[in-house]
Amino acid sequence: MTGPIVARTRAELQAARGTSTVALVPTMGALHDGHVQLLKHARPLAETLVASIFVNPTQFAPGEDFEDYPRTFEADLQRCAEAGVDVVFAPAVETMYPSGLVDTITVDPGPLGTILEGATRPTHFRGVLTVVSKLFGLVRPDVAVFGEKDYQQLTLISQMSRELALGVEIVGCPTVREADGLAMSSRNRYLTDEQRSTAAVLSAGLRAGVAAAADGPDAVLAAAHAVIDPADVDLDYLVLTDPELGPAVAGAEARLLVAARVGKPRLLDNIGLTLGKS
Ligand SMILES: Nc1ncnc2c1ncn2[C@@H]1O[C@H](COP(=O)(O)OP(=O)(O)OP(=O)(O)O)[C@@H](O)[C@H]1O
Ligand SMILES: CC(C)(CO)[C@@H](O)C(=O)[O-]
Ligand code: BAL
Repeated sequence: MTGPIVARTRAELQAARGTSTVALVPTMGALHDGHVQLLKHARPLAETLVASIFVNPTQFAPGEDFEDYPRTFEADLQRCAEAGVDVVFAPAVETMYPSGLVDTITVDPGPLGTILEGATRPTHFRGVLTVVSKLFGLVRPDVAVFGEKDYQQLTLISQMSRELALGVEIVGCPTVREADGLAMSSRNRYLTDEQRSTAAVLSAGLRAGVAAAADGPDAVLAAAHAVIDPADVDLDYLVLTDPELGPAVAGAEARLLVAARVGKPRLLDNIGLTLGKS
């Protein structure tokens, strides 16, 4: 199997893509089966499939895990080869931040960037949207694929591409789970065996919420809270919203989202459901 071309610069990307259409899957590496699913989802969407691997410093706050974030480049290349990736874009920090990590012009995530993840990580989505807009500028994709696991991120990137007229179609891909329901995440590797078992309560709580959906929003939250015990996990939020992350409406589509620290890592999960009226 021939591996993907590794491009480090705009010129190398340009040479690799030629005049073809491009699908982009942005990642921070440490690739797992969730990423592979995104790559497989993206493969038929354009002639050239580009995976980017860049651990973006500006989306980590001081004291978060930027330094420790897993970096597994050789194994990532192998996974990309298996998933039919044509080009791995792995830029240096200087390519992404030519003025240093002190850009004066950044993307403001607006009100949606201040709730949920943004309440706990106030600078996070500015960093994410800014680096994704740079990736779009360098790679110039026709379509980009993101995971529903990071639902708020997916929502904000869709909003950014639409409102800033970036001309990139944003496609969401369902969350890939371990056998016990835990959403796959690069940060799961920080879990001890005991924490790994405990972490399954997050997805179990979401499923309990879905099972109570016909009885309305209060029943959903009560059922999920009954499973996600704060004695087991350090719960940050467990909330029910509409699909755009506004207030949930009885009798309509909704999203149930959870974030909790389980030992070292902060884990995210969410699920879609249709609420009953009562
Ligand atoms: N289990 C999953 N199912 C579907 N998509 C996923 C899954 N995990 C990550 N992704 C998606 O892969 C893309 C790259 O994410 P990233 O490299 O940050 O991986 P991650 O596993 O989410 O890492 P982290 O543990 O740092 O949150 C994002 O669009 C993310 O939503
Ligand atoms: C979208 C992204 C690659 C931007 O750094 C990152 O936030 C991620 O991996 O989800
Ligand atoms: N997948 C989300 C990236 C982050 O937590 O920084």
